[in-house]
Amino acid sequence: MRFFINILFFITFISYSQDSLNNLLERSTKHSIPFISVEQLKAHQQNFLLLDAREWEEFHISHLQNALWVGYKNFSAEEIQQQIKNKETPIVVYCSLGIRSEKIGEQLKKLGYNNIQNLYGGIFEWKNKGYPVFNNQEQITEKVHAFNKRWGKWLHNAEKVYE
Ligand SMILES: O=S(=O)([O-])[S-]
Repeated sequence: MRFFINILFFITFISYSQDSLNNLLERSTKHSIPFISVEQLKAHQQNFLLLDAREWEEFHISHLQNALWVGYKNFSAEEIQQQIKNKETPIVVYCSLGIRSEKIGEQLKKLGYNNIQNLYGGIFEWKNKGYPVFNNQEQITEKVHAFNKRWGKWLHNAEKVYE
């Protein structure tokens, strides 16, 4: 009996978290860049160029494998255009949850890139689902930069770093 109660509690917790994440992203994004789920990305990761739209200190703690850091505050259109010549390149842009990355996705779109998707739930959701993240030595790590206390509550399955 206790086992079933625990299972029920777990399922309720997962659906509640997912609902709240849905609400948050519904409120905080414009859906101007199509979302891709962490499961879809995991299944086809090798087909995409991954762009990390967080700040350097966040990227430095951990990132998705082979991701290219583009940043948010200091995003440079010139540098991107030098690094990604082909405007058809399939790109997935991500940040902590998917809010900053949507803005960077919009900038990429303006520059003419036409195959961009935004990672739903960002690196937090990726790590929450148990997928690996890599440190600056390209080793798997449990650490993820939690951005701040307010956003950090969306990260469940990681060692949170705030500095
Ligand atoms: O903007 S954010 O999704 O990285 S919190």
